[in-house]
Amino acid sequence: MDHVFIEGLEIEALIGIYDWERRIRQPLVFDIEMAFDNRIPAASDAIEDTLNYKAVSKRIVDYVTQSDFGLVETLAERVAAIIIEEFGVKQVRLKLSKPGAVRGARAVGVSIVRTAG
Ligand SMILES: Nc1nc2c(c(=O)[nH]1)N=C([C@H](O)[C@@H](O)CO)CN2
Repeated sequence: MDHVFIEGLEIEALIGIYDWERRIRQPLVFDIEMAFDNRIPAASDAIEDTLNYKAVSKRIVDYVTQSDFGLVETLAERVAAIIIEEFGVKQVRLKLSKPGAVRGARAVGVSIVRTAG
């Protein structure tokens, strides 16, 4: 299976369960892998036939910038649902990292795989 990926997409968001986290914005990093048959755009050389990673990235940036959740689990689930429902992706693998959230760790977060129902 082919994929289109977005790696290291950094977005500032209001996220976290503690009081101090409700008053600041924190950087989040998304690594996303989306199942897609790339043979069709490869044959046509037409951007319209692609799963356009620029369009997906913009939608995610817009959504995450305006989001407000406590848990990274909730945000990861919502972003995966947007990719599946709005871009017709059959399967998405999404890693959401919260760098600097735990002292001594480069990053913490969640990784999920979701398939279209
Ligand atoms: N599994 C999770 N654990 C924790 C989360 C989370 O979203 N999912 N969040 C926090 C705090 O917000 C933390 O990031 C602050 O340092 C703690 N554990």
